[in-house]
Amino acid sequence: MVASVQFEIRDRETKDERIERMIGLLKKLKGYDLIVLPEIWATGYFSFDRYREEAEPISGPFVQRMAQVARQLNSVLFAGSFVEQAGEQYYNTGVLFDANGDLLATYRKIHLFRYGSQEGELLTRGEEITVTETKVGRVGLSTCYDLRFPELFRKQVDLGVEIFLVTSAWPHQRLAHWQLFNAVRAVENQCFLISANCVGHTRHVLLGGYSQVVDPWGVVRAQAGESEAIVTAEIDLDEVKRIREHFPQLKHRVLQ
Ligand SMILES: O=C(O)CCC(=O)C(=O)O
Repeated sequence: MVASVQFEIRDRETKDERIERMIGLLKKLKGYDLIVLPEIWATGYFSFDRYREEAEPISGPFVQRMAQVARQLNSVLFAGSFVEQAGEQYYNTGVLFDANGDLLATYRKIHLFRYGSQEGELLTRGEEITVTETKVGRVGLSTCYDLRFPELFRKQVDLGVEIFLVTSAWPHQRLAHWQLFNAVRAVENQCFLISANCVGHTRHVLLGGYSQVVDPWGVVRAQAGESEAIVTAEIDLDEVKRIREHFPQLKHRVLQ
């Protein structure tokens, strides 16, 4: 069983309060195989004035806390992203833990968002694609605006990915695009896709919700609406193999 936690960003809450509330929601998911959380949910993606102050190193308390949660739940946990400080640089960094709480992989967002967002000024972009083996399959990590760049997902597929994990804080204003990209990235690459978005009004932005689980045929297996929710679905990785064999579009590529 996999789950995506669609989290409400409430501006009146502090980072610590958000972390405690998230942990409360996660307690219901003990034993789930894989759990996905949204983008910069502890600080709030649109709280750019808090980025520097709330940034932490990879060895900091946010990552330690999420490691502990993964261990307690006995789940592979993509804890979404946080503002990482590494020396003079700041990144939007996703963190993936195995069910023992070991940090399996990190992903620094490659495509920084610059439309109504200060992310591009405040943060440094990542340069590495992140693909890793987990007990639930081979996963590729991406963050929000990355969804608009199909070449990232195709490169992940070339590295053997079967499940795309997408952490997001996607605004409601472009909900139609969100819906399209979730389905298209899955179907064009014949992969499962699990996305976790935020909801709520934050800093004058309404977040879009509709976190989802899409199968490799492009069918939305489960999705949330416009309020805080947990999306769950059963996924069978044999489907990726079956669909790729039955309809071998990936073998029919002509251009590289
Ligand atoms: O591409 C979009 O419309 C939204 C992207 C975004 O909000 C982000 O990257 O955080």
